[in-house]
Amino acid sequence: MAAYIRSWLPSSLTSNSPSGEAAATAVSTDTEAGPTVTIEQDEGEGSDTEKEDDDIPPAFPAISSAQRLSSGTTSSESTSKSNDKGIPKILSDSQLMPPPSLPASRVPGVGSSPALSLSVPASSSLAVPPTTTKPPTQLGVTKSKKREKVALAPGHSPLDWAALKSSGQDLRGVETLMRITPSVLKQHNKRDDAWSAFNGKVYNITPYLPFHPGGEKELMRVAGRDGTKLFALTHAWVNVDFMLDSCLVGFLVPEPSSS
Ligand code: HEM
Repeated sequence: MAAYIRSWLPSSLTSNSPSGEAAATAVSTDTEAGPTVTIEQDEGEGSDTEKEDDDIPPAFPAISSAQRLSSGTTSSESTSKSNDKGIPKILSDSQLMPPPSLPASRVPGVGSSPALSLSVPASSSLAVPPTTTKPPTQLGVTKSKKREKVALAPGHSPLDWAALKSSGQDLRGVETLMRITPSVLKQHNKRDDAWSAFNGKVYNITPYLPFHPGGEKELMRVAGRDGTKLFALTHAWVNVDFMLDSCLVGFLVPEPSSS
């Protein structure tokens, strides 16, 4: 044990102790500076005795290290707890290296050096448009085909339609489901008697007309005929089978052959 601790100390500390002599050399530091290291030297080299302070970890940096010896422990202006025995000192704020100075320009995106600037060059296609306050037509965007929702009359919201179609009220106007030919379908093209076919199913669309978000006029375009294509072109995401399930009147079938 003693040999081990001695190996950590500067040779100047340990050379005074005669080797092999049964003596105790105490190396005491300032009370606040660190642990007191006591070297017990027993008879004969290497006969170390286990002591209670064996759990104290070795000093870091090592007490005899060049780092400690060159750290100016004799400096009288040190504000920290240090002594001449190689115990580390703690530098005061005034002794620390000052932080690096700030660059001249700290405005984001307008740094003087292009390499340091985060701004997008004006020529880049990633640059923001000059303004977004102009309407799309003035920005060169052609106006898409007019497709607007209409203001529905009070009591004709999608929720009102959902309530009506599940109320049990008759919305079909027929006794039973039928096979409907295109010629029969064509007869139901009036506002108060409008049928339309979607995906092979024929619906009575008259009750839904005032509830249609796109307006009655748009919906009447498919009255008396197959509206599958127009419906898909307008809003394929709308589930017509679910929305008009209580308006189903039958299934579209081909005209019977004349022969
Ligand atoms: C009977 C079958 C139909 C049903 C159940 C139906 C249902 C709907 C629904 C739920 C919306 C609102 C869509 C949304 O908010 O995303 C809507 C909007 C619209 N529908 Fe229909 N529709 C039908 C047929 C048609 C047809 C045949 C046309 C065109 C001729 C049409 C034209 C429109 C338009 C222009 C809008 C407003 C614009 C939009 O919502 O994006 N609808 N329809």
